[in-house]
Amino acid sequence: MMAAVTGTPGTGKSTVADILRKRGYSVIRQNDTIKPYIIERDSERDADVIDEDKWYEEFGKPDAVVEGHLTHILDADRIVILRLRPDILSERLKSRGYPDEKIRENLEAECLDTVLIETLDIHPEEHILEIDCTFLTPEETVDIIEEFLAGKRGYSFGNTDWSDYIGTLL
Ligand SMILES: Nc1ncnc2c1ncn2[C@@H]1O[C@H](COP(=O)(O)OP(=O)(O)O)[C@@H](O)[C@H]1O
Repeated sequence: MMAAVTGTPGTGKSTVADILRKRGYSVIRQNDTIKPYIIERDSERDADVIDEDKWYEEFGKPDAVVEGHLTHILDADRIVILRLRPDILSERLKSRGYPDEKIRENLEAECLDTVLIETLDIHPEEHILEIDCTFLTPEETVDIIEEFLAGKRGYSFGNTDWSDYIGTLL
């Protein structure tokens, strides 16, 4: 089975992926795979632009957990979306030293459920689990992911509403 762990940058994906690897899962990081597919550097957004179609085609369907903020576009059997309350996300992104515009863009994406909307456009609802990590430890998040991947927890999404935080972006 191929499972994607996605979410806005800063929500905790790579922390969770480290724990999954320690628990025996085969983990592939998006950032270790995209280099050959970088088309250009978007200096304004401080981000690489990749040829997503080619990346998707050549990625295939490994039996692994794939971690990264674009992994929901891959042909995964399960998609786990990590969510985080925008005020906490803001602090995490600031402490990473992201430029203000990049912080704003990521907070807007989190407030507007961008990753969930993109995921619903591609994948069946039954394959999607959204987790609000705001009050969870990384280990608790991983426990939930393991239950979902083992079929012991049903699909679930749409339970977060960060729309109140949109005003804080202006
Ligand atoms: N559940 C959590 N509680 C507190 N801090 C966390 C949690 N998950 C991640 N962090 C911290 O938040 C920061 C961003 O996490 P990271 O896993 O790098 O996010 P992502 O891979 O989604 O960009 C890191 O400093 C990490 O230690």
